[in-house]
Amino acid sequence: MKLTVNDLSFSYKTHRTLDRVNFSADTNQCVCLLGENGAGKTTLFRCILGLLGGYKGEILIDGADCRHKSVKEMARLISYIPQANLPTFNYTVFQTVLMGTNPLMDNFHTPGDKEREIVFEKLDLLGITHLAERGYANLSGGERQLVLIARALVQDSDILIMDEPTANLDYGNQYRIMEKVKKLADQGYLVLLSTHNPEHALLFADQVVVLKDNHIIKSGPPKDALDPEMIQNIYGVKVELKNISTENGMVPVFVPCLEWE
Ligand SMILES: Nc1ncnc2c1ncn2[C@@H]1O[C@H](COP(=O)(O)OP(=O)(O)OP(=O)(O)O)[C@@H](O)[C@H]1O
Repeated sequence: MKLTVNDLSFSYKTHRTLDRVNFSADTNQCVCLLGENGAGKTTLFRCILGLLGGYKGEILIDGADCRHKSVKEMARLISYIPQANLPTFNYTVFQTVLMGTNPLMDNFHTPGDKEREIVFEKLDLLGITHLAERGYANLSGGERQLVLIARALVQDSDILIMDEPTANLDYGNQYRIMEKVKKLADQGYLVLLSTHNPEHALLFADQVVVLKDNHIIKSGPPKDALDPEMIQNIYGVKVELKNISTENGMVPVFVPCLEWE
């Protein structure tokens, strides 16, 4: 499956947020979208999801214009994984994930054995079957994020859009989530995610897309797209790129050049 964004421009009233944005991505790819706060990452996601109308340009999935697709058709193509927030009602993990099967059913269908099986299949895939009967609100941030990913997976779409999936997670959970996300791309999903951590992009992305001043200023494989100059351009911070030797091989990291007083 191929997602293509062609000359996409979008304004909130008179405020131009996206200006002639172009990129494409395929299944089996983990694409990391980088950009400072307010660069337009969420706006781009909302256009792709069909939540914002009135954009100029085209968003195509396998060549078909998304503008002509119903909400249900879009839900079968793209799943959205928001940041893990506390819910109003404390549904169990099983119930929360089951809600993701809605787009698969017609209006008068209620979930049965088949949907139950799909839920357990995805909980198993993410290694969280043991959480099935726990209240979602009582989970840790990392566990909640995995539940939201499971809920998106039962939707059975090939494209997963994740808005900062590692926000608010501790250091270990950030890497555990990113490893699972990368594995999903390797298993055949197209994962498009935003992150404020360029190292996640260096380590896990197949493609990096950088948004700045309403435009895409760079896209490509992380090693080509991200260097110290680009990091300074995006975030205004001077860094050095170091290749660190680890027991699993060389790992690239950005090290900030701080002027200690
Ligand atoms: N509903 C809205 N009405 C008007 N302006 C908006 C609206 N939503 C976002 N904006 C503006 O559009 C710009 C892009 O916002 P957006 O949320 O897409 O950025 P972002 O890159 O996701 O930011 P962050 O990294 O902080 O989450 C910002 O200047 C923001 O203030």
